Amino acid sequence: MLEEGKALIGTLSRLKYDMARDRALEPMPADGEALVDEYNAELARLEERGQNTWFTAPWLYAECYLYRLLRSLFATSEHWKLFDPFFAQKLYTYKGSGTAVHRLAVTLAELESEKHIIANDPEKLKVLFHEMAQMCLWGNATDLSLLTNMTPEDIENLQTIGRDAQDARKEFILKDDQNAAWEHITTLKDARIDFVLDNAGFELFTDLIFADFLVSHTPFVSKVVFHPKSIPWFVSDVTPPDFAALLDVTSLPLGPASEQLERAVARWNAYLADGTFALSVPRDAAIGAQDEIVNFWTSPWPYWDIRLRAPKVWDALCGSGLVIFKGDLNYRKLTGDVRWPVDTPFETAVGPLAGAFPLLSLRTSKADVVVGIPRSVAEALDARDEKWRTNGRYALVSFVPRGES
Ligand SMILES: O=P(O)(O)OC[C@@]1(O)O[C@H](CO)[C@@H](O)[C@@H]1O
Repeated sequence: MLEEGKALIGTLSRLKYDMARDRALEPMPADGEALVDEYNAELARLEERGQNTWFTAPWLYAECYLYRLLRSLFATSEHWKLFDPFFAQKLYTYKGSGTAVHRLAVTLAELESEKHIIANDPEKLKVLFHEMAQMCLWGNATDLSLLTNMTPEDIENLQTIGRDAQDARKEFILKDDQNAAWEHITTLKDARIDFVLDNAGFELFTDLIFADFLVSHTPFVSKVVFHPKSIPWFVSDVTPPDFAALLDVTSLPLGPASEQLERAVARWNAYLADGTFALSVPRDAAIGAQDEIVNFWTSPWPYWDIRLRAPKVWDALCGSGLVIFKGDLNYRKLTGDVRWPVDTPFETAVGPLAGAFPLLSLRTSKADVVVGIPRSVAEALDARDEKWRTNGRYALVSFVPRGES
């Protein structure tokens, strides 16, 4: 096992060397796992166009290829088949998020104690929705693929929550469709909503809080389906074992509100047991487990062609009361990761997805593509902060309703 581990490290070093020298991407090995033919067919197309090296391939393809290739190295090993090289880092960072996690657990416990008052006060419910949506939005600021150099204090700052912190951050939300999203939610009755998840740990914790708020405190939603990835992906994306780890009381961060936190986790486990919450794959699915729905999330494709490429995913999403796409990579895939003018309407950028199902994207901006904001706003940002599109300080809440049929 040790020898094989050392050999894997050697292979990874060679891969890093090849990347830095702009070498050609090798065909994906036939490892018996999902999407080998799809990755290779696209690579062959790129080769024909002379775009098959690390610096010339489209960024979206090259990044997805990298994580799929990493999986392949482990999948074809004898002893490391189920190994997630990022698991320990994900858990460690989650355990370091204790301050914010415990504060959120207290907030949730306070909501519980006011349940009847909230239920009869539509205005209060709307205000709470905004707070929950923003908490879940900023939960996306701390993904590990970008923040490997951050100290625990930096991360704690990013996770500051509460009304004051949220008010201070409002001006950083460049597009804000929260009102439209809430109006849509209030038209639902006992609906199912879907979360296309992003990062494990703290972000997943905020997703669960948001989901809990919607099912426990509103009459609009009664079921939430969470869509994880089946392989380690973009460092910190949620896999089924990450989901299980968050719901395991033995891996909770230590902190002052352990009782409230344990109560929240116990409720989420009860929701999973009675079907109020569900994972789109079996909860004990191992790394690399496959099915048509879960495979799609680790393909290199933008989402415009979901209907053609993954009809089961399309059917599942079309049956949802609201599909919430978390994070930057989902936003890139929704908009095709192309260089849209910033004032392109989000509805246009999502192409054939517009109107197919109610879609809410909660994204802190960590990549170049940004749509749905006035040109003047982008120009002012360009003038004062050249990294505004990629530094994770700004966010977009983008909603598209279901179209008339
Ligand atoms: O989807 P997330 O977790 O919000 O962000 C992931 C991400 O920002 O990390 C990568 C940086 O390498 C980007 O390609 C990608 O979009």
